[in-house]
Formats: sequence, structure tokens, C-alpha cells
Amino acid sequence: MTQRRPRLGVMGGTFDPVHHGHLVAASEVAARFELDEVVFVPTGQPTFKQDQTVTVAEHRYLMTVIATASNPRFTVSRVDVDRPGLTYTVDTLRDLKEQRPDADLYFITGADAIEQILTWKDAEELFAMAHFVAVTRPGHALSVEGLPTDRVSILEVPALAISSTDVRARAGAGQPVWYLVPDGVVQYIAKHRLYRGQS
Ligand SMILES: Nc1ncnc2c1ncn2[C@@H]1O[C@H](COP(=O)(O)OP(=O)(O)OP(=O)(O)O)[C@@H](O)[C@H]1O
Ligand SMILES: O=C(O)c1ccc[n+]([C@@H]2O[C@H](COP(=O)([O-])O)[C@@H](O)[C@H]2O)c1
Repeated sequence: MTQRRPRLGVMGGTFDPVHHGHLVAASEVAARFELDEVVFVPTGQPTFKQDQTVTVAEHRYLMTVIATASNPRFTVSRVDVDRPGLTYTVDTLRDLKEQRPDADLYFITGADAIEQILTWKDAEELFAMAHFVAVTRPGHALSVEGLPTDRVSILEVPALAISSTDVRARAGAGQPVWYLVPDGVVQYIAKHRLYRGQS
């Protein structure tokens, strides 16, 4: 009997901070596609967020570690945080493929990200490197026109109207962020006084 190749989910994001929308998306895709592991990959310098202030990578990385620690199938990779320069998914996938040559990669994105994917660096190469799973996000009608249908899947996930932008604004305004992000992340934000004055 031939053994099936391991399936590795890849959840890339700026995670400023990581929230329950990210975690539900990863969990749902893992269940639907029978993934053996989902590796969360915080960006180093996100290329599409150069016009905004992004929290230092080490804080975003540590919050992602805290948020995923309790799930034995979730891990966190430093490949993007440790690579100098802007973060591009083509490099993320290349590095992960080198580390895990035996695995099939499933890159998980939200609706807003997949709709821009043709503008990403080396877009045509990406679909050969991974299968893309776009989760539908509340309030966002999904269009995958022009994308290779055999390499892109759409998955509806339970609506979680959470964004990092909203969490930062709430934390900045002194409003609660309990239950929008994992408890450890609430405490990390308070301990390091993140997002103060950002409302
Ligand atoms: N609530 C959500 N449900 C499902 N997917 C999400 C959700 N929020 C973000 N995503 C997806 O997760 C990935 C990482 O997103 P990111 O870290 O930029 O979070 P964000 O909430 O979109 O942040 P920001 O509000 O700062 O832009 C992207 O592919 C994004 O589309
Ligand atoms: O490769 C690119 O050109 C590219 C452009 C924009 C976003 N991405 C990736 O998409 C994921 C979500 O990005 P963001 O900026 O919405 O947090 C993250 O893994 C980014 O590296 C990648």
C-alpha cells in the first residue's frame, strides 16, 4: 500500500495581532482537507502594508506562538521573520518546501488576500508550489476569476467578524479584546502595552 504524502497547511499573515478568525480558518481548513499540521508564518515586512505602522516582528511572532500553543497540530515558523527584506509568499513556500520536501502544501488565505493574489510576486509560480484554500470572510463576496480552478478551493467558515485592525483599535481605545483573541494574547498585549494610542 502506498503511503499518502503528509499535508502541510500554511497560514501566512501579519498577525498584528493573531485573532480567533485566523485560528478558526486554520482549524476549518485542516479538518476539511485532512491536514496533518498547519504552520502559521508571521510576515517579516509585509509588502502590502508598507504604508502603515506594523508592530515589530518578534512581538507578532510571540503572540502567534502563544495563540497556537494548545493545538498539537498548529506550529509557527520563523522563515519570514528571519529573512531580511520584504516578505513574499514565493519565498515562504520555497523555504518550507526545502524544509519539508515530502509534504504537499496548502496555503490558507482569506477572501481579501486571494482576490489580490495575481498581483503577488511571481504569482504564476505560486500555484505550482501549493494548493490555495480561500476561506470566505464575513462581509466579503469572493471572486476567484482568472485563478486556476484545480489549484484554488473556496471554503466557507463560520462567520467571525474579527480583524486585526479592529483589535488594534479596540486595544488602543482601552476597550476589551477578550474573546476576540486568545486569553494569552490579551495578556501579552497588556503586558507589552501594544497598540496604545492607535485607536
Ligand atoms: N476573520 C477572519 N476570518 C478568516 N480569515 C481571516 C480573517 N481575518 C483575516 N483573515 C485572513 O488571514 C490572513 C492573515 O491576515 P492578517 O494577518 O492580515 O489579518 P487581518 O485581520 O486581515 O489584519 P488587518 O486588519 O491588519 O489587515 C489573510 O489571508 C486574511 O485574509
Ligand atoms: O507574495 C506577495 O507578493 C504577497 C503580497 C501580499 C500578501 N502576501 C501574503 O499574504 C499573507 C497575508 O498578508 P497580509 O499582508 O494580509 O497579512 C501573508 O502571508 C503575506 O506574506 C504575499
